Amino acid sequence: MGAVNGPPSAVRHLHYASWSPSSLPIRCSTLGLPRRPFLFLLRSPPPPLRRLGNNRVRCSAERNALFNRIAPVYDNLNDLLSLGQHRSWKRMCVSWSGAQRGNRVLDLCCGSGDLVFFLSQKVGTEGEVYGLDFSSEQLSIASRREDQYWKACYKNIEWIEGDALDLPFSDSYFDAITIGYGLRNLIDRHKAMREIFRVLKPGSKVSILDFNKSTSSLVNMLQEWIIDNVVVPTATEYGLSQEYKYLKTSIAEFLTGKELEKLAKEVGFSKAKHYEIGGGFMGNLVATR
Ligand SMILES: C/C(=C\Cc1cc(O)c2ccccc2c1O)CCC[C@H](C)CCC[C@H](C)CCCC(C)C
Ligand SMILES: C[S@@+](CC[C@H](N)C(=O)[O-])C[C@H]1O[C@@H](n2cnc3c(N)ncnc32)[C@H](O)[C@@H]1O
Repeated sequence: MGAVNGPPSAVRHLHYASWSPSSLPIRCSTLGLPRRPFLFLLRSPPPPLRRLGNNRVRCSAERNALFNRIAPVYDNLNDLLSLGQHRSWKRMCVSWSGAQRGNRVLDLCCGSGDLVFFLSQKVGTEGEVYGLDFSSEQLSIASRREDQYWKACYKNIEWIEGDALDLPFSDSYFDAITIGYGLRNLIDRHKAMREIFRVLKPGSKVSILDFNKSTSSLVNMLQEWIIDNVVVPTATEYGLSQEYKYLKTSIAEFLTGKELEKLAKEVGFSKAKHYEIGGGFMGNLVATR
């Protein structure tokens, strides 16, 4: 993330939906209401991360604070720790979503926007891309990156500060949905999947990229070893050890590929298939409404 002078001008695209962490004086609103570009000046610092046993970060407000805190280093650490591989996994996720030129698409838990930028290029200027996240810091970085790496198609992007568990969209609104490393971090995955199902058009797909909770104990051991011995020590250099220890806990509490397929079927998806990628470290669920 390069430094950018001045206020984040691309917050012009930012809409505020129903998410409202306790520290933010954000009232509920929906798409199309006036933008409030200087809201960031009113923001009080995020609450400190409350650690529960085993690095669990249980409620949404604490997770929001965690993602605000890691935002300044998030992109650089992903590049470094995955040796750049996360971009190939994200490209694959977009490709599996079935997004086509001219489509209206959504990236949930968009963070600093990687998947949104890939989707934007995919659907082109005739398409529409919505990136939704509840972390104002992640969205600020996403909109700065939009300015920094300007491309004509990026005009099709709208950033929305909102809650993935209560989407500010009408039923059957999207041609495709992606989520990268988001579902695992949601407090209520069942509710999230029901919301995704609701806003997808019949026949359309959601593509969900995340760490794979493998059924192979060798892959799990290797994954845990890398987090303990590479990821956490690196994050500690930036004062973010607890935040990255949460990663291991969250993977342990996540669903296996088969469990993800079952969850998708339970909420009504007609097809659901989970693919292991990145040597089994990562997984991608593709579900068709
Ligand atoms: C994409 C990466 C991390 C995303 C990420 C997701 C979260 O939920 C977080 C929660 C809290 C803090 C941070 C994050 C977060 O950064 C980077 C993943 C890197 C992996 C940990 C390491 C991958 C190692 C290898 C390069 C994989 C290659 C395997 C090989 C093909 C055998
Ligand atoms: C690990 S990051 C992934 C960011 C991005 N998708 C990527 O692949 O780089 C997880 C993101 O989920 C967001 N998130 C977690 N819970 C959320 C919720 N209930 N509503 C909206 N965003 C949420 C966080 O703010 C964070 O930006």
